[in-house]
Amino acid sequence: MDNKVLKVENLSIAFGGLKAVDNLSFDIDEGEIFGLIGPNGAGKTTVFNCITQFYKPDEGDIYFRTNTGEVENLVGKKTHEIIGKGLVRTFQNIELIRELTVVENIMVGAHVEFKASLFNQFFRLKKTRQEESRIRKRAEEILDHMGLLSIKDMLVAGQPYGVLKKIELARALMLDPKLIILDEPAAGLNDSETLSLVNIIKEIKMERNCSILLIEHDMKFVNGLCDRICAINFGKLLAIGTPEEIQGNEQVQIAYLGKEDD
Ligand SMILES: Nc1ncnc2c1ncn2[C@@H]1O[C@H](COP(=O)(O)OP(=O)(O)OP(=O)(O)O)[C@@H](O)[C@H]1O
Repeated sequence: MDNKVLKVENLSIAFGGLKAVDNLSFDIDEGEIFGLIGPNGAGKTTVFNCITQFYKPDEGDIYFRTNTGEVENLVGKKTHEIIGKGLVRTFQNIELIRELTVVENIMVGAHVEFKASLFNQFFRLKKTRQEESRIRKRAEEILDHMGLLSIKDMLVAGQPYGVLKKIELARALMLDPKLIILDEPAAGLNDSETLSLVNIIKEIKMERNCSILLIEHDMKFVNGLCDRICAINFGKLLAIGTPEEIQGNEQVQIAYLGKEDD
């Protein structure tokens, strides 16, 4: 695991007779932006769900270098336990609390364990003023970094989609993650929002010793951002390589880009 933050080994999971992920292995370097691509139904989301242990894999191991530097197998661990070890994810459907302000949503991120109890955690937090002010300061620093400080006291409800995506990412950063998993971060964004997100993700990589694993259909986004890409189809590995290598890979072109139809 030298220089690796995540090592997925021989991962398999089936639903009924369908092998959604089939003996898949890949690893992610510390500080790397790593993309997982594949056609619809290829198994990408299932891989994410296995890494976060939302699904229990049938076979395989998932080694993770935690925020204390130890390497642990995540298989069998609870999802909230994994978050505490420095692995956080964002969702395709943004999961923010619309009735709270931007900064309050970020502050909640410091205490995310179960989505269902976010409200409870937030209000309990208010009792400990000192802790609250430390967390608020940190939340504001992160918002400042993302160019969102001016809207910190506005409600999340009504914010443009691109801003919501940034807020969700800012919330993930509150946990000082070693690895952030992004589920289709560019989906629904216009060109300038996408560009802004690309720059933010690059900054996170540069400044935080943090790795990023993302699923994305927008190939321009993936190619412009990722250090390496893993392409899968029918749950199986097709190829791992740099964006150039993946673009030039015939198997990938046939499976993912539909080149055989050209
Ligand atoms: N909980 C589940 N129960 C049954 N089948 C599932 C479940 N989750 C995923 N699958 C199946 O596993 C396969 C892989 O699905 P998955 O959602 O991981 O693909 P994907 O690559 O993320 O697709 P997309 O790009 O469309 O989001 C699909 O055939 C899907 O129908």
